[in-house]
Amino acid sequence: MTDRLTIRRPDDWHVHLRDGAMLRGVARFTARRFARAIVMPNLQPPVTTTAAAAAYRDRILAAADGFQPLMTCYLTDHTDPDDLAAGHADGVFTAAKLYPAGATTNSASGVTDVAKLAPVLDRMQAIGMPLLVHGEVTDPAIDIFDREAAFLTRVLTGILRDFPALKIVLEHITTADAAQFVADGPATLAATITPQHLLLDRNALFEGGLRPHAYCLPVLKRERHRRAVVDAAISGSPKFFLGTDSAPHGVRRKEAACGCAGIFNAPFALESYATVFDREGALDRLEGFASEHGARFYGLPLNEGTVTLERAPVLVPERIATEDDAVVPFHAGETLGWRVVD
Ligand SMILES: NC(=O)N[C@@H](CC(=O)O)C(=O)O
Ligand SMILES: [Zn+2]
Ligand SMILES: [Zn+2]
Repeated sequence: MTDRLTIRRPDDWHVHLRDGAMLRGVARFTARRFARAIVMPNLQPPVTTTAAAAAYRDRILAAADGFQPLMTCYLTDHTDPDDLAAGHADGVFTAAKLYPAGATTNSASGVTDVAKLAPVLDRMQAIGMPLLVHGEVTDPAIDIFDREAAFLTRVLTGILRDFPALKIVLEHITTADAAQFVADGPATLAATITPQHLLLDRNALFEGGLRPHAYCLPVLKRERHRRAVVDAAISGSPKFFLGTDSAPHGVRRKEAACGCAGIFNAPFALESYATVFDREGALDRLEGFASEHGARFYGLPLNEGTVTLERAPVLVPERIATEDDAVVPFHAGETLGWRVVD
């Protein structure tokens, strides 16, 4: 039995660091574990210009240094391909994010019709800039548990057909359908996987009562889907890699009549992933998933440092304070079986 594991320093390929007081409260948890992080642009207002992204990057580094925030551009119906390409050439934008309008938190300014994005996607394909996708349809006639699967056939298939050289990351996959679609897809298609979608199925939302801290989007699915997502993560395939989707909301906004979607998992994300890989007898695959596949897909160098995990209990606090509201972390009040050796 392995009791200690040293892996190359990992990256987080999908994280929400927020802004203002929340940014100052949460950024250090990502910075202390991950060498780089792909920072989501769904602020209010969203990060749609190079100037806004450069200023946001400065605010992030003022809140927590020692890691490299990789910035993304929030795509809208009005994104200008020239501006986007200039921001990429300047080294400000690493990737661009497609939120179907209305699909998730702060997506109201997102894209209403992917057909309108054709000139943007064409340019991204030409310059090798990855497209990151929140893959859910917004058609209210589609059941919320089916929105990811519907996105594959209704939207993603067309993007892959029309832009065969475009690098695409399907973010936070939650279904057997998505895992299969990515595994069967071209080498230009990859996916990130969160800790919560590896550890929880939809029953966690209703365990003894309504559980707002288990609510995120895409919503948790049936156990058979969780099982398929685990199999993808531990498969060793370079198409699947770590993206926490850590998405903090203050406790007042979570524990509400209409609670926000998002799970704040940054503080113990590595411990979470290690728990899953250990349970599956796949600890030898954790390094590829956490520290290699993503960098290779993005065409970035592998990190130099290492991080060591050991089999030892670690208690997750009930709350983490920020200047405003407290935030409830994933696994609040639980004891995990792996801890990071600092
Ligand atoms: N995952 C979530 O439930 N929420 C994210 C948005 C997102 O990643 O879809 C957020 O910004 O709160
Ligand atoms: Zn999303
Ligand atoms: Zn997200």
